[in-house]
Amino acid sequence: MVKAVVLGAAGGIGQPLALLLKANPAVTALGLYDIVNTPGVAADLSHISTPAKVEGYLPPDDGLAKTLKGADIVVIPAGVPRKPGINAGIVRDLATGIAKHSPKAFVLVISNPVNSTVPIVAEVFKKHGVFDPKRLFGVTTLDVVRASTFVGEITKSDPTGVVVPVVGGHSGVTIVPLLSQSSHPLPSSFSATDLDALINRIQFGGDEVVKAKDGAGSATLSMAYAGAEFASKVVRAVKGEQGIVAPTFVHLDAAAKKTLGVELDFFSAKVELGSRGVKTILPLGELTDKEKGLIAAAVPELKTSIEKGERFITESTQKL
Ligand SMILES: NC(=O)C1=CN([C@@H]2O[C@H](COP(=O)(O)OP(=O)(O)OC[C@H]3O[C@@H](n4cnc5c(N)ncnc54)[C@H](O)[C@@H]3O)[C@@H](O)[C@H]2O)C=CC1
Ligand SMILES: O=C([O-])CC(=O)C(=O)O
Repeated sequence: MVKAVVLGAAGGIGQPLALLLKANPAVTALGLYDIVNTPGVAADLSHISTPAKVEGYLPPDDGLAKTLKGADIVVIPAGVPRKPGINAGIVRDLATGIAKHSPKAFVLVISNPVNSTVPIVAEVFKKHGVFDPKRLFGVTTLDVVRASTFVGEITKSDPTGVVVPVVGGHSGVTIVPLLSQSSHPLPSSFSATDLDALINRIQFGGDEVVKAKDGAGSATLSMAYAGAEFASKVVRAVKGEQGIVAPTFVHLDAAAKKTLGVELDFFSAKVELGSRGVKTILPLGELTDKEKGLIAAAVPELKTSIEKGERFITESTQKL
């Protein structure tokens, strides 16, 4: 039995993500929460002939508590795209709800900026005494999905089989694709300029979509796919499947900092997932000088974003 919950379920990401979770036969219950439209989205999805029982709630009458009751996995795409500052409070309030109503759930944060919203969730959980770093994940899978797609195009391969680790964080230069570790090596004709262009395309893939949507938002469908992929990996690992590895933005303890060689509280690393969430944070592996330079460039921005998120909670006088 797996109950999955989507917070922000009526949004551009939330709706297709809820659809993909409803289509996942391992999901037996699906709870949907948003400040608008969730009863309609839930009614619509409930007609799909897969096992998950769907319920949708709005804020009145303890809707958040009802949605979260019994949740095993909570995915958060709530918020506003590309409006800095607003999502911090939204994520803080939803994290408070999770701390109170489903503190044992695996929590997957999609809401941007991931480099700050994940530390926000961690600080809220700490305040409530329920922080388990093994169960909190920032979803950076879209960067991995984009890297696979673009490398698939270049190497003329089916992108579903292309594996490219992407580490660091989820915004601009904090996104570090480890192309030297791609399952499908780049052709020998690929020049340094080509490599720079590919790295840039992966790091700023979000801008490509924002520009093409021309005022109608940011990536939603590819993000829903990526979010459902990562959620599915967590569910499979929790059910006992071994050897599932995915990059995700997680909390680093002293040992993990040493393994990765970064002095940061959070980092997107290759993580082996297990029945209790994070099983092992894997080393970065052999890096080219170029990749070492990309990591060095990512660290200061990551540090600032992480500290910003942490301070948003620790220096806030508001009662949670
Ligand atoms: N991690 C990643 O790779 C990516 C993250 N994102 C981020 O995901 C977030 C959502 O993006 P979209 O779905 O396109 O936005 P959207 O505006 O289409 O949907 C957001 C939904 O959140 C809901 N919401 C707002 N406040 C809420 C609250 N307090 N409680 C529950 N629901 C609430 C809204 O009503 C709306 O339905 C944004 O922050 C965006 O930047 C987007 C793409 C990729
Ligand atoms: O760029 C954005 O605003 C949304 C996002 O995180 C992405 O597409 O990777």
